[in-house]
Amino acid sequence: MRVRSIDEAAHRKLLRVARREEPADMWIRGAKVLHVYTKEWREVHIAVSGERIAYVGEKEPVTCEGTTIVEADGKCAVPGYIEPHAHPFQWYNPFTMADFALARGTTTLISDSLMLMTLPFAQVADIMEKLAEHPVKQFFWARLDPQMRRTMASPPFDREGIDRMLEHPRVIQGGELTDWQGVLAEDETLLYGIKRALDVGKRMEGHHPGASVQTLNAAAALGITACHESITAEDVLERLRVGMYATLRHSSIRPDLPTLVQGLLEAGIPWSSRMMLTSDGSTPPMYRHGLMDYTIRVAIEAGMPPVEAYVMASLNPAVYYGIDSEVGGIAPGRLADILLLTQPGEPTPEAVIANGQLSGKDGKLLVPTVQPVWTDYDFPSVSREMKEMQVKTEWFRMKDKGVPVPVICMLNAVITKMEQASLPVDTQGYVSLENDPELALLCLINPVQKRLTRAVVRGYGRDLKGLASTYTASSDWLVIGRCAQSMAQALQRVMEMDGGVAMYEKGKAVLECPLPLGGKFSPAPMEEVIDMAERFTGLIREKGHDHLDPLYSLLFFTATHLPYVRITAEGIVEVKSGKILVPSEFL
Ligand SMILES: Nc1ncnc2[nH]cnc12
Repeated sequence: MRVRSIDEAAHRKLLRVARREEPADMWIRGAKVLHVYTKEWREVHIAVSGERIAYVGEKEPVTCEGTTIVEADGKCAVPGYIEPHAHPFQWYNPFTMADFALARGTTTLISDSLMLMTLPFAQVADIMEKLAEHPVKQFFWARLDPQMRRTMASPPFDREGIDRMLEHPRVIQGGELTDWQGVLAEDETLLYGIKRALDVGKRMEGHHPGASVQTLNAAAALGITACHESITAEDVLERLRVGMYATLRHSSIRPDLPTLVQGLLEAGIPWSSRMMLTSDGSTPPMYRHGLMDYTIRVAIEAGMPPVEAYVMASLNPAVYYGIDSEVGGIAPGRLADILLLTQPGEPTPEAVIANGQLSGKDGKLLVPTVQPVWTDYDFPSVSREMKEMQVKTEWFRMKDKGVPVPVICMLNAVITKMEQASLPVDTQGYVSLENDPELALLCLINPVQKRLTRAVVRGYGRDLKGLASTYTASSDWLVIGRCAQSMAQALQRVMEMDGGVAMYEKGKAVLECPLPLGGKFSPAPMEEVIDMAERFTGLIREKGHDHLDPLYSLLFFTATHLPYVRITAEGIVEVKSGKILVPSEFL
């Protein structure tokens, strides 16, 4: 597989520049270069021809007037970073994520496609192909399951849909496979998809939080070769032992890297060529610190030797995905993705060279990138779906039925369990949350099936009046709060914005975060999205939300790959058994 195509003339010129028969297009001189293959720093010359490195070594290249000479005396040169597990849809999108990545030295992204799957395949393919023109090399995964409750395989997660995705040249692997219960039930489509990924020569990534050694064995037996869910050094070791790559994660919901690094150091477990680093689709506020440059920084600060961290963010993922002949190292034949650092332990690059072009300096992008025409894509329109309905305050009250009320308790930002509580009833016969400011009503609306699921939630914040969000894993809408009127107003506002997140209090909007692309992401540049998400997080924190990431809570209340209960269009579901504990109602 080719990461970036090369024509015959450019290919021949590589030979000539390498042999010093023709001038180089770029000469990087004076830098201490990290050879990721041998883990040595050496002061050598780098000669670039077109998009690729032609030569790395002692000899000065032939130059001409057109040769760009990069004086890199005293600098360190490392390969462009690879993010092996991105979810480029957490309010940002794959284009804005790629721009942001490039400016900070992440020159290859391996990305989730889940949030594209509401589009017809031709449009998914069009987006992936457009991104192939971006200086950041972006490949995608083909999901085998939608990470939400369903009763049978349906497009695009049926055999035909899986085949179409897996065969696309911009799709590099199957996964991440979140429906492990489905695998255990020997779901034919899932088993087909795993085998098919391997049949077409691609990797299959798992998702195994808390998995036993037996489960890891079974997953490896099926062909799963990586997992990013280790939270202890022992987890890492268990994955390595069954032949999997262990991806060490530092994300906004699982900032585990310091624990993992210290645990590995204490246990004397050697750094392995089968370890990779990931920021795993962190929500925008975490990216304020950077992308893979920040992940590497966290690893180094926790005690990982810098060289090991660079190798885990370049060569190791390149080898894993079978693209190391073109990315992941500073060596002849590779794309000239080269970062200039001020010192070995400072991973945020001063300058970014991508595909042989100076593309970023001090965090600023220097080259034009690829801009999508979003109107070319038919993301579901939130306001269109709501057209025939009128938001009713009544939806956001819970009638007392004389039985205990289901309370979804947040154990952390994304893990929930259910309790039953006897709550007071007001004079009009509605369940009252008056006595406990920690409680709020959590309502899910499915506008297509016209279903409403209600629960009480504990832990999203204190005295929250009304918040509505179309940013959810299942594409249902969530409304959370203690004031029915504010909840209705927040939902109404979100409809007017054509998707996003809004908060209302005392008849006023206190926050508006428009996410007009499918109600889930914004076309705005990453910096603006970070500002917007920080405003949201700040406000929710003021309301006493003390879990790690309130955005991920919104996303995952509906995602059935997480324990123990989830809110779905059919009702409140116990994940493990699939049982509906409390059914939904018709709107
Ligand atoms: N499984 C998942 N789906 C969507 N976004 C994610 N971010 C981290 N894990 C994710």
